[in-house]
This record gives sequence, structure tokens and C-alpha cells, in this order.
Amino acid sequence: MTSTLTISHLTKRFGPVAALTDVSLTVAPGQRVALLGHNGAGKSTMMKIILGLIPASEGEISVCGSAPGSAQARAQVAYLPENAAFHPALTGEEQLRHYLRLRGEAPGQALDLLARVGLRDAAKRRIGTYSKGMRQRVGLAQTLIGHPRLLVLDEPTSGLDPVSRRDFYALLDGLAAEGASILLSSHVLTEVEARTDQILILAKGRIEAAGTLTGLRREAELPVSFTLTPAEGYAESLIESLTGAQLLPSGQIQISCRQDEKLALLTRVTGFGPRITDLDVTPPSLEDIYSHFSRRTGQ
Ligand SMILES: Nc1ncnc2c1ncn2[C@@H]1O[C@H](COP(=O)(O)OP(=O)(O)OP(=O)(O)O)[C@@H](O)[C@H]1O
Repeated sequence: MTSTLTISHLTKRFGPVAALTDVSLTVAPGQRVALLGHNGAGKSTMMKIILGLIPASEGEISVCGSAPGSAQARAQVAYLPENAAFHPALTGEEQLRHYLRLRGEAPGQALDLLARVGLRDAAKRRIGTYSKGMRQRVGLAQTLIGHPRLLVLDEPTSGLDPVSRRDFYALLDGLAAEGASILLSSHVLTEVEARTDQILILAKGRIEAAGTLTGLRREAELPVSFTLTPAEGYAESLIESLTGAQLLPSGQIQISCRQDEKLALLTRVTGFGPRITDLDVTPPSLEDIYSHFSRRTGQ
């Protein structure tokens, strides 16, 4: 299948500053990719190059088979900047109609697009009266114009409340299922965790780690944590039989093991039968993985 986005050995220098060094990435149709990294890691620079707003210093980039910023690429790419600004005196509907006209699309779609992002009821209100989250959703509605093949979203959920964030990711899932590729940056790792197919961790402009969450977990070799709830009167004997186990203030017992020891430990723990009343197995979170790889570069 032809990829939507191909980046090979991309380097970008701003004078003496190397914002990106030897970055490569391929995004297939329908893939959701999260771009993670500290402030100044190079995320926005990478997005600007993909959009054709600034040139690369070195490397090859293909956006839907065309050069970044070309008319062909622009027609298939949508962008949501981190702080999208709209005219406060226009209503949501008027603003969307304006963007639709600019894109050569029928302005009559404005209300449908606003409904898709949960703004149907506010469509006739001025944007100046919208909350930050509502303005962010106008931005998102704007990215849906013309069924783009690639959505580039710079911290799209900043300012959204938890329910709106969940709705937002559900919307992205729907777009990805229809074949759109999504490249988004975020500092909120918990929300990215379950909702992306590929994760790219940038540090000081270089790719520090890349892959699926499962792949990164394996690479990081971080421990899996087991939390057992002992039945009344069994805590002490259980701790004695599990080397390295700790009693938590909650009265539960915690023990960690390597990924490849997980099934053996699970068999052992389930063998305790009625001596335990509950068990939680917690794999390393994306936050754990992110700090593991970031620490390697001294961030
Ligand atoms: N126009 C520019 N001129 C000079 N240096 C720049 C320019 N744009 C970005 N940089 C530098 O390039 C590096 C990467 O910046 P970039 O904005 O891409 O980081 P980021 O990962 O998006 O950070 P944040 O999470 O804070 O948005 C930083 O060192 C930044 O200072």
C-alpha cells in the first residue's frame, strides 16, 4: 500500500541549531502516529516541514506522493495549529463557511461539520463567546474539510476537558478507519497511549525511540507490576513466599517482574487460590517508557 507520508533522513538546521537530525518516518493510510518529545525536541519543526511552510536542510519528504507544500499535497493535508485563532465576531457557522469557500467546497456543509465536533447548538453564536475547548473544536471542524488524507495536529487536545478529549479521539478513530492518516503531537501521554498505532519519541531533534506501544515496552525492558489483595490473615505468609514482594499501606501486596517472567508469575499467583481476593497486573505505562527513553538522552 502506498504510504501517505514518507520522511527519509530529514535534517533541519536553524543557523547553528540542529532542530532535527536524520529523522525518518513512514505513515500508512489509516495509521495514527503520536509525536512525543520535550519542549524544543523538534515536533513543530517537523510538522512545518511536512506542511511545506519551511524547507528541510537535508532529506526527502513525500506527502501523498507529492512535494510538501505543493498544490497536490496541500489539497490532501489538513493542519490544526496548537493555538488556532479565529475571528471573534464571526459565528462558528460563518467561520466554517469562509474556510469551505477558500477550499473550493460547498459552504452548505458548515453545519454538518460543526455537528461532527459537537458544536451544532453553538453554530450561530459568535466565536468570541466560545470557550477555549469550543474554539479548538472549530479548528478540528476546519481540518475535516475536503476529506483530507493526512491530518497534522499540533497538541490538538490542549484546552479540552476529559469528555471532549475522549470524543475527540473517537472522532479521530472514525477518520482513521476511513483511511485518513493522523500525525499528532501531545504532552498528555495517558491519552495518546491507547489511541495511536505508532509512537515516535524525539529528543533534541533525533528519534530516540519509535514503534508500537508493545514494541517500545519490549525495547525498554521495564518491569510489570502485580498488585495482590490478600484474603484476611494471609498477607504475611504470601509476602514470605514471594521474593521481593512489598506490603503497601493499603494492605495490598506489590511485586514486579520482567516482561518475560510475567506468565510464570501469573501462574504462581493464581495458584494461591482463595488466599488472594483480587489481582491487578499493570504493564509499564507510556509515561514510564517515555521517561526511560528521555533519561537516556539526559532530558
Ligand atoms: N525559526 C527558528 N529559528 C531558530 N530556531 C528555531 C526556529 N524554530 C525552532 N527553532 C529551534 O528548533 C528547536 C526545535 O523547536 P520546535 O518548536 O520544533 O520544538 P517542539 O518540539 O515543537 O517544542 P514544544 O513542545 O515546546 O512546542 C528548538 O531548539 C527551537 O528553539
